[in-house]
Amino acid sequence: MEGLISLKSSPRTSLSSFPSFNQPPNSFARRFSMDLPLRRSSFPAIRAQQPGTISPKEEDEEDALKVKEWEVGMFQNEVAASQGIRIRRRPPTSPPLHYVGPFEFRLQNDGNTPRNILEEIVWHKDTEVSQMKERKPLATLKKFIENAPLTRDFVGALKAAHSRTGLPGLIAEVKKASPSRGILREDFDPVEIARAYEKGGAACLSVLTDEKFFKGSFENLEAIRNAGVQCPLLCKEFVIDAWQIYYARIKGADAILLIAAVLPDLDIRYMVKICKMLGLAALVEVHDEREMDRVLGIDGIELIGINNRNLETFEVDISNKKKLLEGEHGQLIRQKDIIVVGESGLFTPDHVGYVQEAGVKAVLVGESIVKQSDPGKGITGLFGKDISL
Ligand SMILES: O=C(O)c1ccccc1NCC(=O)[C@H](O)[C@H](O)COP(=O)(O)O
Repeated sequence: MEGLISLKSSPRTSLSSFPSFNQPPNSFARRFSMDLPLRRSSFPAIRAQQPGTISPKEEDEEDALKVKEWEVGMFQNEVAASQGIRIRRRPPTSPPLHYVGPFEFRLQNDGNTPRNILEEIVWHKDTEVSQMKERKPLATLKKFIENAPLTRDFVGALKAAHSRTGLPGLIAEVKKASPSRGILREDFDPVEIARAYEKGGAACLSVLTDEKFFKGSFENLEAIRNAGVQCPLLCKEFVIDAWQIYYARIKGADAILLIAAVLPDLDIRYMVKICKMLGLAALVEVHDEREMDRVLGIDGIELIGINNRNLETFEVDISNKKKLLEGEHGQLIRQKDIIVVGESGLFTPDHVGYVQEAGVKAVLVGESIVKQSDPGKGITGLFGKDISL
């Protein structure tokens, strides 16, 4: 159905700034599979932290098959859909314009309008990242990374917290707002909140960097890192392009989120390799069994987040974890020594107990602790005891 929306015309962006639409999608994989050894050797400091973790030869055959799929003419959305990914990438052009007298309308239809909030976020991110890449090309980022300080051990911090307390290691989220809840905290001082979380016993912190939908920023991430906070930091972004991983690294991240509902398998596989190369941990997030299957088929994954929030409808169901950790999935996770992170909608010690029982070794929590006047004390409330000791 066509509809008329906004009178404003958005600035035209050239097609060349949408690589995913005017390049064969396999170019991402090819570019990175060819680049990996070079990049690795150009960051000796980082390599020292994560030795011998990348082997571009691994799974070559399977990759070749996937690349073949692209070559026979499948486009990005089609390949994504074949993997059960419902989130489409932004179409290359804005809705067409229609003129009525002096007014300018955009003609909306299903193909050029996001179907849900996650798709809207991803489409907006596409424009945002294109613009940021023009201002700060990858080559410039790489120069900064050569002199960047080493990253902190995100996975190690979670494991240490779990063995110290016997409870899931906490990734405490610095979150000002969200599309589902609006503003969570008016007096939002990211550094103060990060310090309170650290004091309250958080193992790691998650910092939202999306501005439009979560009122976060990369400045917040950088400020927390520069304020002397010791906890490893997760950059909570909607990654659609490897450029964002480099950018996060420069801004002080130790880990980054990759969302399986958004990224096809091949992208996840190469992004995980890029993370390793840059010394970052990758938290790969899933919502359902299909995504869990896909992610468990990718080598080198150390952290899987199970999000209880359906990012298309906002519904939260904490029993989601239990379902995804039963049977073969659970077995594979244990075999591969993967840490499972329970994400979203955790408010009480009972919730934490329930997800721990299901098999998670870490939890990612925002709303319930960030809203407390003292977010550190919020942690004590969440676990039912002081975990800082
Ligand atoms: O939080 C949202 O409303 C949201 C909407 C769309 C995409 C992602 C969203 N949240 C990201 C998260 O994963 C949460 O911030 C994180 O798990 C913490 O959740 P909570 O403890 O419920 O704040």
